[in-house]
Amino acid sequence: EQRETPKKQWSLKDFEIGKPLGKGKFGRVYVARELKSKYIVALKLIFKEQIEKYKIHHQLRREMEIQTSLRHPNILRLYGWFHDDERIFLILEYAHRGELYRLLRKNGHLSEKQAATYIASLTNALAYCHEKHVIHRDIKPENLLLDHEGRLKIADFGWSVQSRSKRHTMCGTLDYLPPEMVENKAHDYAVDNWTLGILCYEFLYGSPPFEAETQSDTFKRIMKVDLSFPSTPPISEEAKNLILRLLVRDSSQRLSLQKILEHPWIIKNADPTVVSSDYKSSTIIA
Ligand SMILES: CC(=O)NC[C@@H]1CCN(c2c(Cl)cnc3[nH]c(-c4cn(C)nc4C)nc23)C1
Repeated sequence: EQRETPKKQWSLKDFEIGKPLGKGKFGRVYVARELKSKYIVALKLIFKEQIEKYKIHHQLRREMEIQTSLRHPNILRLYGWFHDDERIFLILEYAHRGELYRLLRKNGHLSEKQAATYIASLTNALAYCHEKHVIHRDIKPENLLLDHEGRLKIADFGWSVQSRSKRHTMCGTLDYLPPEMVENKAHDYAVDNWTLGILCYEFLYGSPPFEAETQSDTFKRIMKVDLSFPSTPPISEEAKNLILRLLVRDSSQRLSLQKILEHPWIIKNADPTVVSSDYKSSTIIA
């Protein structure tokens, strides 16, 4: 597509670096201000030696190409990038209210309105990704951020090497994987529909449905779809119905993204400005 403006060559001297925001396996994220525009961004540093060590050049390039091409209100923007001798710098959209995870931990669980609004936002973002043939955006609370208006932003770049290795190093992260993935079978777009069911449950109850002491117990619970709804907090039947329509072993039987947006629980509870936004209209024709 033709560019709005010629590609600017960024460098570290264009930014004033602020406090660290968090760290990943390959580097750290800082808040930064672009000096001319005073625009606040998140600057993600990735050490070249780590890229060499873990052989992720092609993976990183693909993720950056995908992330640069995705333009959606619920997907964190990658504005550009630059590098010096030892590091690659990603210039990312800054989400002012930080990680959704912290909100969930602080509140214990979310209201049905809040949960439905986040699920509708995620569904719109995933429908947009699937339209661009991008799947499995590794959506889990740690990868979900909130902007200054509390709007959800999917902040992961896949880095499937990172998230896969994070999965092994961080216990309990099998929680979000569907049966076909924990069995290492070919997976398709429907993995994201399963994950939406997991997240919906976690937003409403405060923890994922198949959580267990050990990874192998989680594995067994996922394979059996061993799902139960605690009596507290009290959750509406419509919410349970949506979760039951998503956490289905047979991926072809999971509720489609479009049907999620038309589900009574979403229609009744999600903030209308989110559900009605037809994600096609948010594809900026650049
Ligand atoms: C491994 C990895 O990349 N983890 C995710 C990064 C951590 C901070 N990142 C942010 C990214 Cl990439 C963008 N915006 C952010 N805003 C925050 C944040 C804001 N507050 C008040 N607190 C926090 C935290 N963090 C970010 C993403």
